[in-house]
Amino acid sequence: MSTIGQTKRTTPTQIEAMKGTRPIVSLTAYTTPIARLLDPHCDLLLVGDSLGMVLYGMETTVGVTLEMMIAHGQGVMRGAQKACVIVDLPFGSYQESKEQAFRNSARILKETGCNGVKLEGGEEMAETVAFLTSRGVPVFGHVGLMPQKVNTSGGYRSLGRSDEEADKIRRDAKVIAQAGAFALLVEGTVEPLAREITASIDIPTVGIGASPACDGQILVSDDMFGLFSDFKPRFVKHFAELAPTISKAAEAYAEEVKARTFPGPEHTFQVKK
Ligand SMILES: Nc1nc(=O)c2c([nH]1)NC[C@@H]1CN(c3ccc(C(=O)N[C@@H](CCC(=O)O)C(=O)O)cc3)CN21
Ligand SMILES: CC(C)C(=O)C(=O)O
Ligand SMILES: [Mg+2]
Repeated sequence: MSTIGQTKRTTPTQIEAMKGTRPIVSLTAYTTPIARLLDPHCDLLLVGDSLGMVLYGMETTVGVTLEMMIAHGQGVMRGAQKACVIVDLPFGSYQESKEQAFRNSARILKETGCNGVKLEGGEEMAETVAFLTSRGVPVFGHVGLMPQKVNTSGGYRSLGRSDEEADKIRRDAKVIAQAGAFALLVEGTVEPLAREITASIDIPTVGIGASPACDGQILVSDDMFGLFSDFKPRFVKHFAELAPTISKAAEAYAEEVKARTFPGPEHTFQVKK
C-alpha cells in the first residue's frame, strides 16, 4: 500500500502504546475546518456527542442520534490527516445489547472511516466492550461522570469522594481495561482516584476534569476556545476568547452594510470597458 504524499493516521494501538511515554493530547472536533486546524497538534480527535449541546443547543447529550454522529464523523475525517479519530456512540445506540452495539459501531466505522468508537459505561458494559474488540472494533472506554446517564445519576457532579463511589469507579475502570479497550476516558473524578486508576490499569487514561494525574487530557474544543462561553465549570480553561472576537466582527459587518461601505469596489464585479 502506497502512502506517498500522505502521513499515516495514528492508530488506537499507537495511542495505547503512549502510556508511560508522554501525555496524550486530545480535543473534540465536530467539523472539517476545525479538524484541519486541530489535527497537527493532537494525537486523538474525538467526535463527541457533546456536539448536541455545543452545536445544536440541546440541554443534554441524550437526544443525539447515530445519523448526527455519522455526519459529523465524516466531516472530521475530511479535515484530519494524522490524528486518531474516534466517534462517540450516542445514547440508545449500544446499551440494549452487544449485538446492537456491534451493528451501530460497524456503521460508524464503515460510513466515516474513523479509527474506533467510544462508549460510556463500567461493569454493565464490559461484555459489550469485549464483544466489540474481539470482532475488530477499537473501543475507547469512558467512566466516572457519564453524561448519557444524567437522567438517572442526579445531574453533573464530580465523583469519587466517598469510598463507595471511588470503589465503583475503580472497578469500572479495571473491567473496561480488561475487556480490551485501547484507552479509557475518565471524566469528573477527584485527583487521588484518577491517579490510582491510572496506576492500576495498563491502558492510558485520558482525563477531563480528572486532574493532571491522567496519561492524557481532553477538552471540548469550543469550551477551550471560549466559544461556548456561558459554560465555565472548574475543569475548563479558556485558551482563547473567541466569543468577543466573533461578536465584534458581526457588529463591524452590520455597521458597514448599513453605512454602504461594504462591499467596496474591491469586492464588486465590474464589466471591463
Ligand atoms: N461544552 C461541553 N463541555 C463538556 O465538557 C461537556 C459537554 N459540553 N457536554 C457533555 C458533557 C457534560 N459535561 C458536564 C456538564 C456540566 C458540568 C458541571 O456543571 N460541573 C460543575 C459542577 C461540579 C460539581 O458539582 O462537582 C463544575 O463546576 O465542574 C460538568 C460536566 C461534560 N461534557
Ligand atoms: C470529552 C467528553 C466529555 C465527551 O465524551 C464528549 O465530548 O462528548
Ligand atoms: Mg461524549
